[in-house]
Amino acid sequence: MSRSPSLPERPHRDIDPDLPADERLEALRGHYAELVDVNEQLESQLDQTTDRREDLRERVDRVERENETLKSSSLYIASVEDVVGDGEVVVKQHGNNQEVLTEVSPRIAERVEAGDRVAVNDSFAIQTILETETDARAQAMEITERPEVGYEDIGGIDEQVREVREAVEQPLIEPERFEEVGIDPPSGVLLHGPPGTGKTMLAKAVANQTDATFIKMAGSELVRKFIGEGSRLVRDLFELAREREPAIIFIDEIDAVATTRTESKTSGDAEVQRTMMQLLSEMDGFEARGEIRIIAATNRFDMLDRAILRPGRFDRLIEVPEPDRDGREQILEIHTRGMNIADGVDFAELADETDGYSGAEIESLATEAGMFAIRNERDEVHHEDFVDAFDKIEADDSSDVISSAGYFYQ
Ligand SMILES: Nc1ncnc2c1ncn2[C@@H]1O[C@H](COP(=O)(O)OP(=O)(O)OP(=O)(O)O)[C@@H](O)[C@H]1O
Repeated sequence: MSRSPSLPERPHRDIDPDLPADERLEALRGHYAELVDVNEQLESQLDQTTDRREDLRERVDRVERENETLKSSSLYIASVEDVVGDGEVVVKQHGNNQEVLTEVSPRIAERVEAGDRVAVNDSFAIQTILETETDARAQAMEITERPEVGYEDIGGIDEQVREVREAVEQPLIEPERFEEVGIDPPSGVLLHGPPGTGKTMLAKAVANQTDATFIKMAGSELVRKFIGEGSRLVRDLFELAREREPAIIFIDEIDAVATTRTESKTSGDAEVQRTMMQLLSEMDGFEARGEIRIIAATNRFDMLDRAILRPGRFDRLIEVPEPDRDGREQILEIHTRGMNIADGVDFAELADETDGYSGAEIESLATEAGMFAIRNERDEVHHEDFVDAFDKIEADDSSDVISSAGYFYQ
C-alpha cells in the first residue's frame, strides 16, 4: 500500500516591525503568496486522499461482494483434466462427467495442475483448489484391517448375531454351500434399531471373524460434501473394497442418503438422490457370491426410501432392539469384565433398574460407576457406585430432553 504524501512545510517568516511600512508590506505580500501556495498544495493532497479513499471503499465493496457470492453459492467439484495454457484448463465435473474448457483466476493460475480436485462455480470458474483426494477419502471413510471386536463382546442380541453370521459371514467363509444349493446369499444386510444397541459392533465382529477389512462410511459424510462429491465417494468406497477384498462395507446412517423423497426439488435433494442412485447402481452390479459384503445401519427405518430394500439390494432386514432385562445383565457383565468389581455388586438388580437403557448407556453406567469409586478413593467398585452413577445419568437425562434414548426411533 502506498504511503500518504508528506505535508508541505509550513511557511514561517519573521518580519521586523522596525522596517519601513512599504518594505513590511512587501514582506507580508511575499508571506501571503507562500501561504496561498501551501494552501493549494494541501488542497490538492486532500483531493488525492479523497480519491484514494473512494478507491479503497470500492475495493472493499467488491471484496465483500465476492466474499458473499463465495459464501452463498454452491460450488461444484471437478477434476482438472488438462492445463491448456494461457490461464485455460479443461475440467471434468464430478457427478455428471461433463467436460468444460474454463478459465482459471490469475490468483491461482500458477498452482493449478492436471489431476487437481477443484471447486467450480455455476459458470465453471475455478474458485479453489481442494485438498487431495486421499484426504477426502480418509475423512469420509474409516478403514480397519481387522477390528478388535468379537461376538463375545456383544450382549443381549444373540438372535441378531446368528442372523448376521448367516447372512454375511457364511457367504464369505463358505460360498460353495450357496453354490451347491443354488441360491444367492443376501446382497446387503440392513440393521435397524435405536442408537447404541450394537449395530456397528455387529458389523465389526463379522469383519474380525472373517479376517476382512472393515470399511465404514457415514451416510451423513456422504451428503455433507460438495455437489458431485457424494456419488464420487460411493464409487471410491466400492473401489477401495475391491482393492482390499475380502471386505465388509459398513454404511452407517444410511437414511441420510436414502430417505423418502419429499416434493421439494432443491439442488441439495437432487444431489442426495444422485448419491443414492450411485449406491444402488454399485450394488446392482455386484457379484452376489463375491468377497465383499455390505451392511448398512439406520435408526430411522420408517423414513427409508423403499427402493433400497428391493431384492438384490438391502434385502435382509435385521432389527436390533434395545436389550431386554437379561440382555442388560449380560451387557453389564461384558463391560465390567476388566473392572475391579466388589462382591456385593448385584447385576440382576441393576438390570431391573435400567429398563430402556441401550448397550451404549449401560457402558456409560459402568464407566461412571468406576469414576465414583475413584472419587471415593477406592480401587474397587461397589454396588453404591453403580447406584450413584445411575442417579447421575437419570438426572443428566431429565435435563437434556433431546438426548433421550431412541428419540428418533419409532
Ligand atoms: N449389545 C451390546 N453389547 C455390548 N456393548 C454394547 C452393545 N450395544 C452397544 N454397546 C456399547 O455401545 C457402544 C456403541 O455401540 P454401537 O456403535 O455398536 O451402536 P450402534 O447401534 O451402531 O449405534 P448408532 O446407531 O448410534 O451408530 C459400543 O462400542 C459398545 O461399547
